[in-house]
Amino acid sequence: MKHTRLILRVIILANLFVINCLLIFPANSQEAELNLTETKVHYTIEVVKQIRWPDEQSLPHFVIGIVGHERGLVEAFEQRKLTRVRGKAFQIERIDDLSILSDRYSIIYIARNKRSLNKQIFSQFNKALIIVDGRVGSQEQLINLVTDRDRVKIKLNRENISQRGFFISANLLDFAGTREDLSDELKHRDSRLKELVAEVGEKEKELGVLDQKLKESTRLLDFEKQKLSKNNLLLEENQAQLTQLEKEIKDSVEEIKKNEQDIANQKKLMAQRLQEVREKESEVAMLQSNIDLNQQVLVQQQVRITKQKKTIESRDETIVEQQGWMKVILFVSLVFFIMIYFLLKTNRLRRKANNELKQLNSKLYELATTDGLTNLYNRRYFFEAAQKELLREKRTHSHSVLMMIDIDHFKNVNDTYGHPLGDQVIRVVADILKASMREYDIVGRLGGEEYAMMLMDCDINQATEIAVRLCKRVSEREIASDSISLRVTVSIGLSPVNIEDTDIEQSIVRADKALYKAKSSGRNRVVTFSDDINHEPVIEKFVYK
Ligand SMILES: Nc1nc2c(ncn2[C@@H]2O[C@H](COP(=O)(O)OP(=O)(O)OP(=O)(O)O)[C@@H](O)[C@H]2O)c(=O)[nH]1
Repeated sequence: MKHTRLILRVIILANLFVINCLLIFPANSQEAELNLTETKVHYTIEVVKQIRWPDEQSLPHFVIGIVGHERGLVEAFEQRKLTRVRGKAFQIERIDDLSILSDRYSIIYIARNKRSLNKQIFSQFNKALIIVDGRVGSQEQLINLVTDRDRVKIKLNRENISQRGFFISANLLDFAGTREDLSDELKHRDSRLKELVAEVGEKEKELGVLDQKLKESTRLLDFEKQKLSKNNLLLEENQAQLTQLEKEIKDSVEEIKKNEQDIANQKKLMAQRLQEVREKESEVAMLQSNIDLNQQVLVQQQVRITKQKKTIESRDETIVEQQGWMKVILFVSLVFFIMIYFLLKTNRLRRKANNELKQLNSKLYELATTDGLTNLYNRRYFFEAAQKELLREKRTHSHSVLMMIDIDHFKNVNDTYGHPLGDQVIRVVADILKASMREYDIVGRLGGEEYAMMLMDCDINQATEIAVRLCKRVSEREIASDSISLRVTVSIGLSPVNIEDTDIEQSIVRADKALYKAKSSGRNRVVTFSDDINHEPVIEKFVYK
């Protein structure tokens, strides 16, 4: 039972963790209740929650300036006015005249119909977080809300945001990239977990009932045992009395026999005396008294015999009573064996329930750590495993390299050939990564078409060779389905893991910068992050065009 309670607690904690994740990223069901304009405003507030201003301490509140018109936009912002982010409220202002723009705006929201003003506002105000409804050129891009089939997606330019001194939390990177897909998967896992918790609850109830029955059986068994031992004592006492009585009866029978013999002798003597009566009248009186005496003795003997007969009858009754007790003992023994049988059956059921619990537990662990599409580690478990490796390297002073891999122009694959083939491409690239890794390397799918790998006991030169080989293998691999055949390429960013870092995320951010460079300098290539004075990634290798 103790084990069962422990396992239940672990399951409930895991469930609470999943629910927490859903709270950090507001659920799609909430979005579904909002109209498109309210959804954009909702995401704007969510973005503010995930970004920190360099001088945020000195801001009394967040001032949002709205440029341009859209029906219901200002009202939707006004409804969120009371929301507080890190203790600060929002002040909403409409900007009709661009010449009055000033530094006091923390956020400038450009509506879709004024998106053309983005370039001017971007260069004029370098301290504000500019959020634009619709796509803009990447040079002047900070954050865009892109509407795609009635859904709003967040696109961001990390480089430009960082240059303005903003700090972006990792949650926003999730939120901006593959939020919808992760959310669907989390929902699916949440409902599976709820089912598992309900099943475990059922099993525990069954166990509780069986435990109660077992306690009841044990109590009955103890009670019957006490009764049995009392009966045994009684039986032993009766047996001793019976033996004593048998002995007495035997003695009495022998005495009766002896007395019968005496009577016979007396009768014989009487006959002789009667014979002599006539001849010896003087002796009659004496003989008569002898006869009286003998008759008295005879009466006494008869009384004694009657008494002994009664005693024998009472002994017979005792024997009948003892036979009744023997039947009771037999019945109690039968009940005892039935209880033993149910005890063994209950134990067997308890063992079966324990085994089922173990299987559920291992399934739960697999669901929590693995990405369903590729069977690689999922994002959360990869971060956890990589953080552990960083701590190990701090102790052993070994070296490792972080690799970020992203499929090039993957959106085109989805748009041209459809999502099922897109999924197949994600699986094929994952298989190539798995085949290329060593036993002790870690590889995970961070989301969408992005993967990460941690190469253990490896320097940056060896890692670059591995990365170039990966690019080559992916670009040479033909992916075929029905009549379609295509090839894809990947871009790779590398960064050595710095054991001075406190969090593995710092190395991941550097590798991500190098990946961004690989993308912006043409894709299908490897870029390593080198720690030069400008903290800029340096292009080390190019591969196939
Ligand atoms: N088929 C499929 N598509 C996904 C999955 N996760 C994300 N996507 C899609 O992947 C695409 C990613 O596109 P972008 O982020 O614009 O990047 P890209 O087209 O690869 O362009 P670059 O990375 O800049 O080369 C989006 O269209 C997502 O809908 C998935 O699990 N399966």
